[in-house]
Parts: sequence; C-alpha cells; structure tokens
Amino acid sequence: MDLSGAAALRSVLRIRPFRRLWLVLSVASFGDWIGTLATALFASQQVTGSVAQGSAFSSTIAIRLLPALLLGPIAGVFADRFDRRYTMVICDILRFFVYGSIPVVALISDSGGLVVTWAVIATFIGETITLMWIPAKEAAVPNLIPAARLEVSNQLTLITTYGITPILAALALAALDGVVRGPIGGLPDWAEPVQIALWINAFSRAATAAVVFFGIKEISAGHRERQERAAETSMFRQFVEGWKYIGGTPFVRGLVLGIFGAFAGAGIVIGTARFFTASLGAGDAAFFLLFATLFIGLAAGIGLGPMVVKELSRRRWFGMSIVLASGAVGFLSVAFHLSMALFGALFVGAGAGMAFLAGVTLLGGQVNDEVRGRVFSVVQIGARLVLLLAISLAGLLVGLGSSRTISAGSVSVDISSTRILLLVAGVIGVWTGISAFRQMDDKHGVPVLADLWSSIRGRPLSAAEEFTRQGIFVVFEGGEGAGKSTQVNRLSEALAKAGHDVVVTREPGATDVGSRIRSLVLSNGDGTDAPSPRAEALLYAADRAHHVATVVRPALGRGAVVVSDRYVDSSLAYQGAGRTLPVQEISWLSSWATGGLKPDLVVLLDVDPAVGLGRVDTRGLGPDRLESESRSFHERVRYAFLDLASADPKRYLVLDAARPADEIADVVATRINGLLSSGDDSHPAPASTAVPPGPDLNAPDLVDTAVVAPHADPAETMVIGIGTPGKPDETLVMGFGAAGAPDETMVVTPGAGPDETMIVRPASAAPGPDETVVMRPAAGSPLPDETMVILAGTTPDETMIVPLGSPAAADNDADPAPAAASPRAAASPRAGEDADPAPAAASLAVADEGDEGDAAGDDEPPRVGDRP
Ligand SMILES: Nc1ncnc2c1ncn2[C@@H]1O[C@H](COP(=O)(O)OP(=O)(O)OP(=O)(O)O)[C@@H](O)[C@H]1O
Ligand SMILES: Cc1cn([C@H]2C[C@H](O)[C@@H](COP(=O)(O)O)O2)c(=O)[nH]c1=O
Repeated sequence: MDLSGAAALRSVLRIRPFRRLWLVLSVASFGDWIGTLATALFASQQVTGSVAQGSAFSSTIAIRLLPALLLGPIAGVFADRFDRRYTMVICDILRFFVYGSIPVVALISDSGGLVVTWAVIATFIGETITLMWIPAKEAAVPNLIPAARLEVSNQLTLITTYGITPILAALALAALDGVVRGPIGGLPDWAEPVQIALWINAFSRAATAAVVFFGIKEISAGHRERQERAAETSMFRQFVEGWKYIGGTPFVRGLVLGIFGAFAGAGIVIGTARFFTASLGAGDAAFFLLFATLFIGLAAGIGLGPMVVKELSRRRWFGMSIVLASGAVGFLSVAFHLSMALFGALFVGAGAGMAFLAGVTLLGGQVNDEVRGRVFSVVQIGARLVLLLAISLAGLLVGLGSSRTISAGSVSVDISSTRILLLVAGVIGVWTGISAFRQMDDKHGVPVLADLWSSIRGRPLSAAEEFTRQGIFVVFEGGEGAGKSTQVNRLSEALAKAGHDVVVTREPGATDVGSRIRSLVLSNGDGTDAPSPRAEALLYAADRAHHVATVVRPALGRGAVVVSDRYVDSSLAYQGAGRTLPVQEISWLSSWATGGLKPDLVVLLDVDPAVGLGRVDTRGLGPDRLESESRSFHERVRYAFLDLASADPKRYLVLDAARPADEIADVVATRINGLLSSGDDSHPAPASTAVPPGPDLNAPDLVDTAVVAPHADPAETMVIGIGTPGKPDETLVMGFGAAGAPDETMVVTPGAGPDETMIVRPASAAPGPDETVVMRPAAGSPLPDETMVILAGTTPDETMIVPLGSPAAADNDADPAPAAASPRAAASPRAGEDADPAPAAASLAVADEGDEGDAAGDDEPPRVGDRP
C-alpha cells in the first residue's frame, strides 16, 4: 500500500463510484445479515417444540449455502456476458420481491408449516439470485478504481461486510426487540421485530437497486466490448473457457487452490470447535471466546496486514498467509491449555484474513476483465461448498472418533480424534500454502524469510548487487524520433569538452552480444519469426544485463559520466504498456538484470508519436519492427513514460521534444551541471525501494519540480514537474496524490488559443474532446483576480468557476463543485473520481460531476507503477 492508514482510506473513498458502491454494499450487507438472523428466528418461531424449532432454524441457515450447488457454475458467465449493472439491478429487484414475500405469507397464512416452508423456499431463491449478483459486483469493482488502491478498497469492503454489518445487524435486531416490543407490549403481527427486520432486508434491496441503476452507471463500463466478444461464443463455451482459464493459468490455479485450502481449514476449525473446547476441559464460554478470538484475528489480518508487510509481493504474501493460518491450525492440535488455544486461534484468524485480502486483491488486479466474473464465481461458490463440506465432514469424523489417553510416566496426554483432525488439516493446509506459493511466486531466487523481514522493515529484497559507484549515470528516454541520439551526442560533447570522462552508450546494442540481440528484436524479417512479447522482454533484459555488467558498472566504478540512449524505462513503457505485459514483472526482470542499478537522472524527451515517427520517416530507412507498431501502441508508450516521470519527479527532467534541439541541449546541460557540482554522492536506492516523492522542499532541483502539499497530509500532495524553468507555456506533468497512484497523472499542454490558455487531460486517456478541459484565467471577467474559469466543451452550462487558492475550493472533496453548473467528468483523472483537496492547480481535478463518462479502467493500458 502506498498510502498509510486513514489517508489511503480517504483517497479510495474520494472515488465517487466506489464510494457509492461501498454504501450500497454496506446497506445490502446489513440487510443480508439482519435478514439471515431474522429468517432463522422467524422460522423457528412458527413451530413449537425444541426439535422442530432447532431444525427450522438450522435449515433456513443451511439453505443459504445450497443454491451454490445448482446455479453456481453459470453465475460467472452471466457476469461476463451481460451488463453488470443491469444484472445487479435486476437481481436486487427480484430479491426485494422474494424477501418481501416471507413476511407477507406470514401475514396471510395461519399455517406455521406453510410459513416455514415458504421461508425456506424464498431463502433458497433469494440466495440463488445472490449468486448472480456477487460475481457481477466483484468483477465490476476493479474497473472503478485504480489498481494501486484495490487493496485498500478490499480492506474497506471486507471489514464492512464481515466485521461491522453483522454486529450492527445483531444489535439492531436486539434493539428492535427491546425498544419496539418492550415498552409497547402486544404488537400487531406485521410490526413484530422479526417481521420489521425482514422488511428491512427486502427494502435494502430496493434501495441498492435504485442507487446502482441511477448512481453508479460506471459499472456498465466495458459491457459493449464484452458483449461483442460474447456474441461470438455460446454461453456453454464461455463456461468451459472459464474453467480452462482457471486450470491452465498457474497463478490463478495457485490462488484458487490456496483460497479453497484456507476455507477447508476454517471449516475444520469450526466443525471441531465444540469438541476441541471440551477436550480442553472448558465449557461454552471458552467456545465463544475461541470464536471471538478467531474473528479478532481475522479483522486484524485484514485491517493491519498490509501495514505490516508493506511492499512485500502480494503473491508471496498470499502463500505465506495460508502457511501461517494452517500452521496455527496444526498448533491448535497440540494446545493443552486455553491460553495456547486462544493464541493459535488468533493466528488462524490473522492468516486467513490476510490470505483472503491478498487473494481478492490479486484476483481483482490480475485477472482479465473478460473472465473475471467466472473466476470470482468459481472462487466464491467453491469456497462456500468447501466450507460447508469441511464443517460437516469434520463434525461427522469427530463424532465417530473417540479419545485415548496416552501416559508416559507421570505425564498423560489426551489424544482425541479432534486433535488428529486438526493436525491433518494443519499439515494439508501448509502443503496447500506452499504449493500455491510455488505456483505464484514472482521473486524466484529471493529468499522468502529475508524478503519478509526486509519488507517489514520497509526494504523489500530485490536482487540488488553491492556496488560502490563514483560516477554519474544519465539516461535519455522517449518515443521514436524524440531526439535522444541528438541530445546524447550534444551532452557528451559538452561534457568531454569540459574535461569529464564520458562514456556514451545505448540500449539495445552497445556490446557485441547486444548488437546481435538488437538485430533479433528489431529486424523485420518475414513477420513470422518475430519474438513473442515475453521473449522480446527477455531479450531486452538480456541485452541490459550484459550492458550493465560490462559497460555501465565498470565506467561508473571508475568515476565516469555514463550517458545512455534508453534504459529500464523503455522496457516498462514498450514491453509493459506497449505490449501490455504486467509492468511489475517487467520491472522485476529489469531490476534483476541490472542488480538494481538506477540512473541519477532520466531526461524524458516527450514527443507526440505522430511527430516522432514523422522524423524517423525522413531518414528514409524504412521502419523497424517496433517503429511499425500501431499509433495506439506508441501512444501507450508515451503516457507510460510520463507516468513514470510523474511517479518520481526528482529523478526526471521532462522536456518537450518539439522544441528546438539547441534549446533542449541548454536545459539538459544546466541540469547536468547542477548534478555534477552538487557533489551529491548519495545515489538512488535499489529499484524495489520505492521512495514516494514527499514534500522535500530542500530538493536541489526545485526549479524544475514544485511540490505542493496543501495540508500536512502526504495523500494530498501534488507534484508538478515543469519542463523548462521560466517557460510557463512548457508542458507540465502533474502527479496527484501518492507516488504509487500514477493513474492520477494529468498532462497540461499549451492550448492553441490565447497565451494563457492551457489544455488539461488525464495522462492515461487517449486524447479526445470529451477528455479535454480548457483552462484560462478569468481575465476581463468581473471576477476577482484569483479566479480561473474552466470550460469543458463549448456549452456555457458546462462552465465551472474555481476560485484559486481559496480554502473553499481546496476543501471540496464532496460531489458538488463550487459554483458549478454541470462540468463534465473530463478533467477528472478517472471518470467519477472526486477532487483531491488542494488549492490552485489542484482545482483542475474538481471538474467531476459527469455521470455519463465512461468508467475508467476498462480499456486502459496497464499503468506503469501499479502494483499487480
Ligand atoms: N528537437 C528537434 N527538433 C526537430 N528535429 C529533431 C530534433 N531533435 C532531433 N531531430 C531530428 O529528428 C530525427 C530523429 O532524431 P534522433 O535520431 O536524435 O532521435 P531518436 O530519439 O534517437 O530516434 P530513435 O527512436 O530512432 O532512437 C533526426 O533526423 C534529428 O535530426
Ligand atoms: C531499450 C529498449 C528499447 N526498446 C525499443 C525502442 C525502440 O523501438 C528500439 C530501439 O531503437 P532506438 O533506435 O535505439 O531507439 O527498441 C524496447 O522495446 N525495449 C527496451 O527495453
């Protein structure tokens, strides 16, 4: 997690569609819990005799799990095939009628048997519908929020659903009983507390249907594309493909296996809990204490886990959490005192909570939108079934088994079937965790415990090499024809003239090995033997590993200034964003190849691909394999470079490559001179140690980079990198919020209009009129000096007036924009995301009222800097 605690929570709640969905989930979850309790109580109230009451109670609870067996398998296909918003709305309307029918039947019928039977049937139907609703909702969430915030949003949702709302529901039911029935006494049937709870359950569904339909239109995002793809495939085929995907993708297979293992372990603990506490010689109170401890552990795992493990790979964290939970189950099998049992239960809960959070986040962040519904439905439905089976089998086995006391001298140990079962469950769980870990590990070769320990201390292990460097490492990056070679030559000549030891180099192709790799990756061939994307990534990494080991490190070691044409960022941009390979994996690969060597400065020459490719064209050599890629490929590459720059502005100098070469060379020389004369030998940390750009006002390059921290809160920090000092019409790159949230980057370029006009658009989005906002000072208007007018489009009612620097504007993180008529979602970093409270330029992000804008994320290229 890039942001800490409350700040991270605030930042995720600022995303309006997510905030609304979270409210919907809270209401729905409250309704569900109160409905579950009330239905069970209600059914048992309809019959007499403790046996009949007990079976009425438990059958309505058990019936909630059964529909998974029947309709479960096709639920995910619905979520991937149909509009997820409509799926959710229709499901909720149906559930309103179904749940509402339970109290209605009770009002019109005198037969307790009929009422109970209907309660059971209605619960069954309601749960069946829920199976369609859940995958649609789960699959929609990752499209509403940036990947970097997925974990926080999952924390919030899980704690709300499994922590806050069940407690609130139980309290509300008790309060209804005490407050409503107590003082009033004899109530009409329809006003009985249990009946009211059932009405609440039904109406909570009607309310959520309305909010989803009218308030979260973003959930429909990507539906058209999914529908087009689905039109070519039958439902059955989609169903089979879903299973093939799960079985054939090691990462997903490992994840599913691990989640099922965790649920099986939890089921065994639940199924044996009573016998276990009895074997400790403790009574009912100990049983409840054990359960409470397990839930406290669960909440702690979900709430505090990410803060403890920090930057540890989530794939590793997932496997480790399962091993922790299972190890604790094994520990329970040998616990001979209640205090030991409580200790074990705490870790069972914490491990399970962390595994659940990591698993859900990985599923949301790394499974394609196309199949996400099916994967979520298999996980959720499978988990329910495994849990049910484990509880009942464990109960059965423990009931069948007996207990033996083994004595050795004065010590006698009670070996019961419960303990043997717990031990077996623990061992199987540890094996499952290790298998999942192996299938999913993304840091092969890095020792697990050392990595965990370093992460806890804030320094996750990368494959960094020890290295004493004296020199300075400067890299030029940018798209095709940006002018990198030109500037590399200018700079090296200037440095050589000034008497520096300069090594000019490039990637790929600076060495013999590298030049062979270069021809492999760039030659056009006959088009059939082009390396696959992963092979291409590995070839560039191989070139880099050899280049760094034989050219760059030796030169830096002797104190030279190394100037390289391209380096790691090219891989992140071309193979990551361009080829859409997971950026984190490319980053890891490069980090491994370079031993964590980072440049001191990256000069990013930002150019419109049309201009750059046009320049390349004038060489008359014909395009190479990468230059021949599509326009959108090069657009993705361009914005990936800008994202990287905004995530670490101190290390970047972003320049508009459209400016004359001389002018660019002057700015670069000034910056390099500053670097050489600063005597700053504190070189950057290894690749994996992400240092978020905090408000470091002593930064030597403050001329180029402004850090605006409106409040003391780092989440609300805005970083502005200015292309050329003193040239206000240069391109600005604004990174909003935390370093790890590059999705929120905006690019500001001079407009075509009057001098003081700027065009602002989100860095991730393809340029289009909808996504463009024009800003100009309110010169000539009757408004005060510090007012700026933001026009979205051309219609007057889309004009928003933002008073600059005023706290009123800065503090606006709620829906309504100040004095706004109806500005469109255009300037928002993601459609529907609320403004971060910041003065001045931060007000750019305030333009956020549009409900019609496309939900973000669906078609976006992978974002550099996102955690998988
Ligand atoms: N600032 C500039 N303005 C206009 N043209 C430029 C500028 N800088 C370089 N050029 C021209 O653009 C072409 C490409 O420049 P150069 O080879 O330096 O770019 P590059 O980024 O190294 O290209 P490549 O993508 O092939 O690595 C050359 O013809 C060069 O003269
Ligand atoms: C280092 C690196 C490069 N590329 C691509 C980018 C360009 O298309 C070529 C290199 O050509 P240039 O004339 O030197 O600019 O290779 C890449 O895709 N990944 C990389 O890591």
